[in-house]
Amino acid sequence: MDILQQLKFTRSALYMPASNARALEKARSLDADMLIIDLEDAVPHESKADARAAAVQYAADGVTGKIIAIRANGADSVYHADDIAVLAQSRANFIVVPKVEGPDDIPDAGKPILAMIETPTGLYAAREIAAHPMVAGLIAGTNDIAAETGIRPGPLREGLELALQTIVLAASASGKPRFDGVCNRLDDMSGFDAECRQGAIYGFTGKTLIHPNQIAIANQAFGADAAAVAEAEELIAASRGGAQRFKGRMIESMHVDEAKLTIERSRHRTGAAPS
Ligand SMILES: CC(C)(COP(=O)(O)OP(=O)(O)OC[C@H]1O[C@@H](n2cnc3c(N)ncnc32)[C@H](O)[C@@H]1OP(=O)(O)O)[C@@H](O)C(=O)NCCC(=O)NCCSC(=O)C[C@H](O)C(=O)O
Ligand SMILES: [Mg+2]
Repeated sequence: MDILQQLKFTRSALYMPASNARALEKARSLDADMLIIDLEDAVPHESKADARAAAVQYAADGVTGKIIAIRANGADSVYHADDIAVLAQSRANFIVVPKVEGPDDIPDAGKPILAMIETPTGLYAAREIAAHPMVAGLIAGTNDIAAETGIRPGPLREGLELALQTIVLAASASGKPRFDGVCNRLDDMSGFDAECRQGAIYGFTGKTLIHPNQIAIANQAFGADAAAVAEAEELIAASRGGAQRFKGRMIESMHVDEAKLTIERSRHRTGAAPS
């Protein structure tokens, strides 16, 4: 399956520091659809060069059944230009570019880009960023959005709603996938579950993660379970075209399209090969 098609059905995207060899090894056997090997915030300055080499080697080795993305350092850092030059030649499926503030920040790397929206300027430009032909999708950087704006998110991210919905609208205006930000609370699994469901309700197509214990919950929230598939099949079978009643609600053609997407999503399993 085409890599952009796979991205469309990616439910879980697990970050890990490129400097953490144990995490990289462990990730091979985890059920995350996409691995994001981080060169930016999770890697200390003294490890940047080694981390970049480790990430490139990891992408070259490949991981069966997973998309591999590598997050470069931002355009405001001394590492950015070298990161992009090296990652452009790597076998990573995607380059993740942090703190994108406009279409001009999208590097010409000959590889699809996942653009992170994590500043107020980036939020205002999100639609133009998403429309850039090399941008394959958007990722919310909720920690940086909070830090840059002074928003103090509540337990269900009260205060971040406008930012999150701006990212969803911008990406969906270009028909591209959008990934929700990370949840820092490592041990609050019911809170994490609620946050995943909130992200799915808002229209995110998947979620970025920081720990293996978040994968199964994200896969469930952004995937299609057996009940959803059964309902979708029932709806398609019942559809006669035009408006009609179905199980106490109105359905029209867009609901049939949604039902088909649910079935497609349930059938999808990633199987990315290095590019
Ligand atoms: C957050 C952590 C530092 C927690 O680490 P730790 O307490 O050491 O984890 P555990 O002991 O619970 O780990 C248990 C086992 O799982 C493996 N592990 C942990 N995390 C990962 C991972 N991300 N990927 C793969 N494997 C992982 C451990 O190795 C243990 O395995 P074993 O040895 O078999 O017992 C840590 O989880 C971590 O570093 N997470 C990722 C941090 C990261 O990448 N951050 C950058 C991206 S987030 C971001 O930047 C947000 C965005 O930009 C924004 O603005 O919002
Ligand atoms: Mg960030």
